[in-house]
Amino acid sequence: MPNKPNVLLVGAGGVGAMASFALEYSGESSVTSVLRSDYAHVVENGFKINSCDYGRGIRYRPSNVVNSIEASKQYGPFDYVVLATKCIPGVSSMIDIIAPAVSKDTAIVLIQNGIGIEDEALFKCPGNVILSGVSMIASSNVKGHIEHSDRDFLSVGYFENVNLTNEHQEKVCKRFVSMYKNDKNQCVFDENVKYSRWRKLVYNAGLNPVCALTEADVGRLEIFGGTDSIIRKAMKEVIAIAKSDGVELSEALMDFMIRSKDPVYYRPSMLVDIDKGNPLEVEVICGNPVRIAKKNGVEAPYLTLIYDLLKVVQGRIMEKRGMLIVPKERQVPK
Ligand SMILES: NC(=O)C1=CN([C@@H]2O[C@H](COP(=O)(O)OP(=O)(O)OC[C@H]3O[C@@H](n4cnc5c(N)ncnc54)[C@H](OP(=O)(O)O)[C@@H]3O)[C@@H](O)[C@H]2O)C=CC1
Ligand SMILES: CC(C)(CO)C(=O)C(=O)O
Repeated sequence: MPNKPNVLLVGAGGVGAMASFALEYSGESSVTSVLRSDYAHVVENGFKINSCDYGRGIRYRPSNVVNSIEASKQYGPFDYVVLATKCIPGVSSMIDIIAPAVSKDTAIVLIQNGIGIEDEALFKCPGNVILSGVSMIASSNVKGHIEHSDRDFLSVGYFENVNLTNEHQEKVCKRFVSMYKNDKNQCVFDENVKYSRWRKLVYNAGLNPVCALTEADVGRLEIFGGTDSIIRKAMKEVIAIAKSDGVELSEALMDFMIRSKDPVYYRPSMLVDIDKGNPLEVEVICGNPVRIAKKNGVEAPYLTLIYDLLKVVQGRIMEKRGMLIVPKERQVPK
């Protein structure tokens, strides 16, 4: 169909591979996927997918697969560029990386966790629609093998861009929702992106880092006492910080989030990063809420300690990866 919207999907991890699959399954758009470490394997064998929505043992080779943004341009121009990479400002700027594939009419869709993830995109792409995708999917990619264990529920709204009309941003957003939605998943238009991001953070700001720091999945964390001793307290702090930022969340959300992956021994995406030795989403998941707490005078001792510990772990990961050099001779105070 000549009028199908053209989508570029960047980052085919647990979330991105399933997003690419969902878009292609729906058949309402043409999709090009940019793959990095999985490129050769997926070109040859496809992804192997076990999905609670679509079934087990699926072999999926995206229709158009490329290994760089430069190479993707042969399939452009793109109506949507979907970013499903980790959001790690200060480590890599994905907005700079995707820039060659973004034209003035391209909407950028951020399917990523965290708070304040849109700032860079709005700053660097002031004329573009920037969409916020909040995903409850629970999906991981280990060497092209996708394990997807929670029903794909994606809510998509727009981060308000004052340079564009709300009508236009809403139209572009609703078009994406209708392209993503199919008979196996759920995708809805999100009227209140700020609320959804704080709500999701109740899960991510506690469980992601504490599972990463302890290397325990959510089941083991609960059995060994960490859910009651740490997670509930961190979640309460997120709710208080959200309130200081104008978002009211119910305390009942804590149990909803704690129970949301039952009965799976789920490894949150940040624990999967630890398993792989990848950099962590420290700033958008922990740093930004802690900074907002400070600014608004909200006490957040648990989140602050979690953030401080996570920064140390991040340093070790970066050092191991050669992204940071520690001086051979230790610099000590004179
Ligand atoms: N996993 C989950 O269930 C959920 C995750 N989220 C959020 O969604 C986002 C994505 O998470 P997740 O899917 O787990 O992440 P993954 O780490 O599984 O996947 C990220 C992917 O991005 C790729 N990538 C990174 N940089 C580039 C680049 N420059 N060019 C091309 N590809 C690149 C990586 O490739 P490579 O392998 O080469 O590094 C990897 O395939 C995060 O913000 C996460 O917090 C939200 C809800 C649920
Ligand atoms: C809460 C969850 C599991 C999505 O469903 C997630 O966001 C993650 O693993 O980072």
